[in-house]
Order: sequence, then C-alpha cells, then structure tokens
Amino acid sequence: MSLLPVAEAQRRLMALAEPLPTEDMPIPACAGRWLTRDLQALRDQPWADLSAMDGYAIRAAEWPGPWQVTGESAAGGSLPSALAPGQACRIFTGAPLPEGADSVLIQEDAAREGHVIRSTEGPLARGRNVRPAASDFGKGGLLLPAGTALGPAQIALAVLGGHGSLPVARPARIALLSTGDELVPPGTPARPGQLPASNAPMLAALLGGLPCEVVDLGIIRDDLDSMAAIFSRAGQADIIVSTGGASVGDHDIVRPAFTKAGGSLDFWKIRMRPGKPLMAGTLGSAVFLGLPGNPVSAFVTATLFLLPLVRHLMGSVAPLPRTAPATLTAPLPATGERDDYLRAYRSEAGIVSLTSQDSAATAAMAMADCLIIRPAGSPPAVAGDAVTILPLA
Ligand SMILES: Nc1nc2c(c(=O)[nH]1)N[C@H]1C(S)=C(S)[C@@H](COP(=O)(O)OP(=O)(O)OC[C@H]3O[C@@H](n4cnc5c(N)ncnc54)[C@H](O)[C@@H]3O)O[C@H]1N2
Ligand code: MOO
Repeated sequence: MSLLPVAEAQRRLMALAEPLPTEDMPIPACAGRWLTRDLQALRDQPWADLSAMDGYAIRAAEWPGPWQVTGESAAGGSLPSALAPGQACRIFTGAPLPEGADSVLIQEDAAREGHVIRSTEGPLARGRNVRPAASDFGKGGLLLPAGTALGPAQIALAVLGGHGSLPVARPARIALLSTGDELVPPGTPARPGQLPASNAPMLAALLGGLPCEVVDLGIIRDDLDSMAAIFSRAGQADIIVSTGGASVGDHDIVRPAFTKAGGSLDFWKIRMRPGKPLMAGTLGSAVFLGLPGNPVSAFVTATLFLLPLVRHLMGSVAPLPRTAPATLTAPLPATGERDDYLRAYRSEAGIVSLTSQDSAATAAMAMADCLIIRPAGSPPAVAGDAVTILPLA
C-alpha cells in the first residue's frame, strides 16, 4: 500500500464528519471555542459621536476661542444640550458630544478663567479627539464570520456588539482506547514485560485546552472479540481514538477489530515519520483515529490529526496547526521517503533538533517545544538553512 501524503490524509479526515450541532452558550463559556454562525452587531459602536479625551467639546471653526462653558457631558450622565455659537461643553472621555460640537480641545491645551476657555495650542482640526458614531462597527453589520476562533479580543467584540450568548458547537465527546497486553495503568509497578500506559494521559493533556469531554475506556487487551466489543461501545462518542496495534505485526489487531465492530476504514499508512501506521475511518456517526503505539508517534499524529479533527468538529474553518519559518543551528541529514517531523526546541540562535529522534524517545520529546517539518526527499541541510517549524506551545 502506498503511503498517503499528510495534507491529503488531513483533508480526508476532515471530510469524514460535519461540525457538531450548535448550542447557544453564555459568553464566559465561549472562550476557546468557534463561532458556528455569522455574528451581526446588535448595536452601533460607538453609539454616538464620543469624546476620546477629557476636555471641552467645541466647534473647530471657532478656534482659538474664546468659548463660554455652558454645560457638561460625562459617560453615563444625562445627554448634554446643544451648543450655540461661541459655547463649549466640559466633556470627559467616552461621553457624547453635544449637538453642534465637532471636536474636543483637550484640557491640557485650554486656559480657563471662570466659565471662559481659550486654546493655548495650534489649530484644531475638525473631528479631533472624537470617535464618530458607528466608526468601530454599525448595527446589522458583520462582526465575526462563522468559523472564527473566540479568543479574548473576539469575546470583547461580541459583548460590545450587544451579545450575551453565542452560537458554538457542543463539546466533542472523545473516547480513548489504549491497546496492548503489555500495558499497565499509570502508577502501577511494571513487572518485566510490562509498561506504564502513557498515551491516554498524554492525549487527555493535549486535548485539555479544547472544548471536549474525554472518556478513557482504559487498557484493551490484544483480543479481537473483546476489542471489537469495546469499539462498538465507543461508537457513542464523536471521536474514537485508539493507540497501539496499528502496524503489521501479528498482535496489531486494531484494524480487524474495528472492522469487526462495523467500522469502515478510510485510510491507513501516512507518508510521515513518526506516525506511518496511522489509520482513520468511521463507525456509525463516530470518526475513528487509530494512532500508532509509540509515544512519540502518538504525540505527533495527535498534534497533526486529532487536534485538527476536534477543531473541525467544533466549527473551526482553519483547523490545521500553524507553521512558522525558522533557521537551523546545526546540520540535518537528508530525509528518506517520508516527511520528517523532528522534535526540536527554539533557542536565541535558532532551532535545535534533538539528538534522539527515535519514535519511542520520550525524554527527547519532553524537551521539544516545536517540530521541524522536512518534506520527503529533502537533501541534507546545513546550519543557517531556513526550515518550517510547527510550534507545540
Ligand atoms: N514490520 C514492520 N514493523 C513495524 C512497522 C512496519 O511498517 N513494518 N511500523 C513501525 C512503526 S513506524 C511504528 S510507529 C510502530 C507502531 O506500531 P503499533 O501502532 O502497532 O504499536 P505497538 O506495536 O502496539 O506499540 C509500539 C510501541 O509503543 C508502546 N506502546 C503502545 N501503547 C502504549 C501506550 N498506551 N503507552 C505507552 N507506550 C505504548 C508499545 O509497548 C511498543 O513498545 O510499529 C513499527 N513496526
Ligand atoms: O512511523 Mo513510526 O511512528 O516511525 O515510529
């Protein structure tokens, strides 16, 4: 079977499922989620022509004054009365301009004697220190398109747009299965031949920042019938993730167990290192991702496939990880027939590739804060060469 390019596998994975149904959530619970519908402004911002400074609202054409101060306008106060020619209104930041005023003379540039002010500085342009009504956004206009990630800035915009709740997808339910007869639960003393199962806690930690409910179905023995039974149970989830048993050995039975449970496989084996044995398919309405068992392979494939799949189900229109340009600090060998995702870290001098790139080298993985992406068939690289990295944090 030929190896599927990473980008094509990512496309096919996203095509296996639509974003999850929408629910209206109070805004504080929407941070870190994605808008599932276009969001319109329910109000003008600013709601009127507002002062950007503390000073005096005046007509710029009357510069340099004098003006008679006849009223006051403060944010949250009563509306100021209209200015007659030669009049000024004491005004504070965020307050509405009185009718007739077009500019604000800041108080530092005004000399005041009793109720009379004069400008002490150069000419004042019309509109100076004024935020015109609806200059930020207007009622009925598009605030944010569907698919936008809701970070702090977008939350502020939505609130100022008049919203108290937002349309977001319901959190994805994710079932984790750790396959392998050698595995024992975390913290259990491992006898010779046994290994603490680290993949599920690692995946739960990776998913920690995303809106999802993770259910760990535990360690599954390498037995076709019992594994198929677990797959059937896991079909209630939106995403089923297994680790281990994905390769070609006699005990690698994830694929047959998945098929026995009624699953339909879409692809298997990706042109990447680590992560070649990755597989994906559907089981009922659930999307299945079978990750390799090696901890580094599971980590890298989860970063490139599982996290984007969750973002896609949550309504993101740009679910793939962001990459960035960087510079190598040391040579790298030529790549082989798969794309390399090298564990590396960023330093002042550039990117340092970790010495051990074995897909079971967890100590090196724990030192990495990025992956260097090197396409299949790349020639050797030297220090100073430009590379593409995928930041991990
Ligand atoms: N003849 C071939 N052998 C292998 C190939 C191949 O193409 N031909 N592919 C290799 C590649 S690449 C990978 S990656 C591994 C992945 O294999 P599996 O997905 O079948 O993983 P396992 O054999 O079950 O486990 C591999 C390794 O990882 C340990 N493991 C498994 N689960 C966990 C867990 N939950 N926590 C921690 N460690 C885990 C397991 O004990 C093994 O040491 O296959 C190559 N072989
Ligand atoms: O592709 Mo495997 O993940 O090399 O070790």
